[in-house]
Amino acid sequence: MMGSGKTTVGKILSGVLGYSFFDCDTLIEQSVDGTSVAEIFKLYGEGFFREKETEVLQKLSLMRQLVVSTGGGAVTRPINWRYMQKGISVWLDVPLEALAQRIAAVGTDSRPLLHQCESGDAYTEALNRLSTLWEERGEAYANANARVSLENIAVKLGHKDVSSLTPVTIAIEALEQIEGFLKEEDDMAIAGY
Ligand SMILES: Nc1ncnc2c1ncn2[C@@H]1O[C@H](COP(=O)(O)OP(=O)(O)OP(=O)(O)O)[C@@H](O)[C@H]1O
Ligand SMILES: O=C(O)C1=C[C@@H](O)[C@@H](O)[C@H](O)C1
Ligand SMILES: [Mg+2]
Repeated sequence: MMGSGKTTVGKILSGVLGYSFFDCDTLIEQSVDGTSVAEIFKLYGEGFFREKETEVLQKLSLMRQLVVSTGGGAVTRPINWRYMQKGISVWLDVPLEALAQRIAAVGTDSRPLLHQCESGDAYTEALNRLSTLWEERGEAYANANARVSLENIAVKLGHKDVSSLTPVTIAIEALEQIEGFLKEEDDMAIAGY
């Protein structure tokens, strides 16, 4: 989801793995002559943005040794999964309240689907919009190969809530979940599935 830490955690993972890092939103912006995501939505609409997103994912799916931070909405188009399945997909599962807190702190200028129109409280508005998006696409995130639940990490490490979990802690959990996924794949192959 937007603000879940895909860019922050993805950069850490790419550093640890010695892989290249790519951010889909940045590549889409480059493919439209440097037009920002917010401007692309305004000028050409969401459908055009989604087409560009699929093109970018297709190109990235042909590459090796890279970490990709996808756009939060990439999960909504089945064709995107065909490309994402060329690699290992990781779902950063962050409670909506924590997402709303982060987004309220940085603003919604670069996130057109959350852009604040009313003059209400930024946290409440972000939470309402995130909740609507979650209802529409929450299930789609579960298609990912590995899930990194901040709530589960907090329980495991004895933190009171998820807000004190650092990006490095989250990246370590991502590596553990990826390892678990790869082990399951190996076990299935050995068992002949
Ligand atoms: N573990 C964390 N704890 C607190 N703040 C964080 C954490 N990870 C990221 N942030 C902050 O949350 C905001 C969103 O992070 P980031 O840009 O990495 O998310 P994203 O999933 O890439 O968002 P987008 O979908 O908009 O590209 C940033 O301001 C970042 O500094
Ligand atoms: O969740 C979404 O649908 C989006 C997330 C961002 O990363 C951008 O890809 C864009 O703002 C749409
Ligand atoms: Mg990002």
